[in-house]
Amino acid sequence: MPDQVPGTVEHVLTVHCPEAHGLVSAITSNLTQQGCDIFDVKHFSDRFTDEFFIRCHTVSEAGTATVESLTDGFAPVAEQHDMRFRLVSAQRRTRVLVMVSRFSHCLTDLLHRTRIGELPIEIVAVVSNHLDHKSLVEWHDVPFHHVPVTAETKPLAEAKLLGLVERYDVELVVLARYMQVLSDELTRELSGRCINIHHSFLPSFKGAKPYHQAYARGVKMVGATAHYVTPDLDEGPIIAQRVIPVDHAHTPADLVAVGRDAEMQALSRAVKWHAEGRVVLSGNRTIVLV
Ligand SMILES: Nc1nc2c(c(=O)[nH]1)N[C@@H](CN(C=O)c1ccc(C(=O)N[C@@H](CCC(=O)O)C(=O)O)cc1)CN2
Repeated sequence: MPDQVPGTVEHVLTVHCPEAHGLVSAITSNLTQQGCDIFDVKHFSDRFTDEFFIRCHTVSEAGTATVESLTDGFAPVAEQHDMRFRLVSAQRRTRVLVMVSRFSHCLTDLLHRTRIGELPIEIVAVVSNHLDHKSLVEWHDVPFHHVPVTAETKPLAEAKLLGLVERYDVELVVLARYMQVLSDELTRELSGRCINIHHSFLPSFKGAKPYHQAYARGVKMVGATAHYVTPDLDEGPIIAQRVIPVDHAHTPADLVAVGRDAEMQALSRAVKWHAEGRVVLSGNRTIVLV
């Protein structure tokens, strides 16, 4: 995460509202009147849905603006334009719980990128239905929770997960190749705050063994898709995707190996953008303000 200039404070405002005339001016002038300078702004007007989206990254002299004061000062604009908004400190780190089964590459990548400060998150816990990665997680000084799952015990296992989400005050759950289907109830509870990495370039090759499906189809690219989790398997709003060229000489095992890089890149981008307040849901699509 970029360092904050001494003597200043930074905030991020993300807004979603019905389209209207003069929204950029209304939002940016409000922040300016509250003593903010805006050094990064991304916005989008969706002409099909008549929705407006904006993300403003602001800087103020220390002591002149807080989340509370800016929120109070922005409230009249938000009410006038029926805005849903999130205003946070730019230095805040999203509290993340990571879930993993046997494949460790995405978990390892998230732990490493967090450790070196690339992701504005704190991994507050890791949950797995296997014990394979307990030592890796605890080497990173992150609590590891083994929650085994069978068809019979899934309701109890999901209750334990929700207990951990509450205990650690989790804001985002990340399925880092966690190979269990979440119940409809759990996906609704985590709606908009649970990200999965699917190991194919969706909507191609949903479901099990996508690399074997891709091999059989003779593809010339493999990919990965990070998406929000919904009751419909692998159908949730897409946040980030990556593809990597392959050819006829790649075996299914080669495709699995090549695909790991795409999975790690897609998932880490999705987590970063979510944590930075750059992703806004619009129906079954996302608007990503990067
Ligand atoms: N409700 C949802 N749950 C999950 C989603 C989702 O989009 N909605 N994504 C999956 C990840 N996934 C593919 O990316 C996936 C994981 C697991 C399975 C599956 O059939 N699992 C079996 C158990 C398999 C095992 O024990 O090894 C099962 O749950 O019965 C399919 C796709 C994460 N969950």
